[in-house]
Amino acid sequence: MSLVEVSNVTKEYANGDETIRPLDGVSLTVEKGDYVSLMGASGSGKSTLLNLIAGIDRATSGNIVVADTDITKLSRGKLADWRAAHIGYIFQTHNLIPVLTAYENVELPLLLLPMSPAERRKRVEIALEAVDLTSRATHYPRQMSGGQEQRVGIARAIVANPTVVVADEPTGSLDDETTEQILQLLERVNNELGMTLLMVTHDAEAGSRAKRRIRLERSRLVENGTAIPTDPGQTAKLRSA
Ligand SMILES: Nc1ncnc2c1ncn2[C@@H]1O[C@H](COP(=O)(O)OP(=O)(O)OP(=O)(O)O)[C@@H](O)[C@H]1O
Repeated sequence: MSLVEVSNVTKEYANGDETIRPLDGVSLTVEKGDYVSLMGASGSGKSTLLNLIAGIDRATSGNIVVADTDITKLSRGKLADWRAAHIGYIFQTHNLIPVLTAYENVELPLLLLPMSPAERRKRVEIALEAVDLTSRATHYPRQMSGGQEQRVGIARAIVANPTVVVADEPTGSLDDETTEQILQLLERVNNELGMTLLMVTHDAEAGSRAKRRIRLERSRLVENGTAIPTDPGQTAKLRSA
């Protein structure tokens, strides 16, 4: 079984009398250790798909199984607990809490998990080390550059050793040089820490750095120019062919 199995998922939003359907029967499998970029026109539903896989939003129909749990079947409360344990989220504008230090921002997701203070400390130190910010642990976000803030955001996303790291436009507000640093860091997170990464991006260069590149076109998924079939069984057959 794949790490992530999105099967025949549709998402509709009501917009007055109109129904918007950014995802129409999409299926996707992601293996452990994959690095997948998700591209497509503005409004095509990239963030919607990311948020469904991250358990932030709910599908209108279809199933999403992540590490053997069908998250479409979880209650609201159970889904929140599941998210805390399994998903690391990297935002476009890092969303750090300004009154907390880098260390405290990274520690935050661990406070939602059952863990001893000693274990928490160890994990925060490892995550800050991974993004090369040990020397900035006591700094507040306002004392850091945009790139450093995003690195804290990445440390916060990986600190709980999540099943999947999702990133929504992680380089969207950075200059070219800082974008390159963040893309290299994401590659290390994938290659060296072995984390599974799903990244939404507008930036063709950023998207091309992923191991797999998927596009959302007219509410359907396309990989390497070929539509991904709605039936995930067909996808598996295609991938093993
Ligand atoms: N909560 C919501 N309520 C109503 N419509 C929504 C909601 N969230 C998203 N939409 C609509 O669904 C469609 C897909 O939105 P989504 O944000 O997933 O697209 P996107 O590809 O990530 O766009 P962008 O690249 O501009 O961020 C858009 O038409 C958007 O307006």
